[in-house]
Amino acid sequence: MTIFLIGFMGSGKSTVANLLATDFIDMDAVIVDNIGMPISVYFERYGEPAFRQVESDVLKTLASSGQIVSTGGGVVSSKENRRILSESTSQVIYLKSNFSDLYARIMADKENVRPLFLEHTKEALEVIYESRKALYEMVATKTVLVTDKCPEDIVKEIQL
Ligand SMILES: Nc1ncnc2c1ncn2[C@@H]1O[C@H](COP(=O)(O)OP(=O)(O)O)[C@@H](O)[C@H]1O
Ligand SMILES: O=C(O)C1=C[C@@H](OP(=O)(O)O)[C@@H](O)[C@H](O)C1
Ligand SMILES: [Mg+2]
Repeated sequence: MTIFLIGFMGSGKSTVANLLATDFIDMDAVIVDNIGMPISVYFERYGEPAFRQVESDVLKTLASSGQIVSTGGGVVSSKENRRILSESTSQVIYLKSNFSDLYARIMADKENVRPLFLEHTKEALEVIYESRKALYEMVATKTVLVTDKCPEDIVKEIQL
């Protein structure tokens, strides 16, 4: 069975997926392989809609992978992607947190500078967070609150 991890940027999807299975698939890494450049460069050159198209194409190839898949935070933005996540027999695990904790992590993460962080003020990013919250809930088969929890404890909760 495919297990998708969903949630806003900084919620720990990539970190937790890596602990769940070393052969996990990170959608962003697959996208980077396909586009041949960092996501931030692709955003700058071709814009967000082009990125979303690539993201959807990659999601389609992964629905029946049977792997642990960490998605990008924006995967739920499109109705088509939400349909793929909801209709597949996959488990969809939502790593949920509050905006201020997520923002602090995104800001501190110098190894992965997210284009949406560069393009938006904190207030504008919070608007995006608010608009996506209900979408994560909509497709999730399980929600794990990640606030104040270390990755290992989150893994334990997922495996319960
Ligand atoms: N449970 C956690 N507690 C503290 N820091 C975390 C936790 N999970 C992830 N992080 C840190 O937060 C940042 C974003 O994590 P990442 O796994 O890339 O999130 P995502 O893939 O959801 O954007 C990284 O610097 C990571 O080390
Ligand atoms: O929330 C988003 O729209 C994005 C989240 C990123 O992934 P993470 O959620 O793993 O940071 C990455 O896909 C891209 O920068 C866009
Ligand atoms: Mg990630």
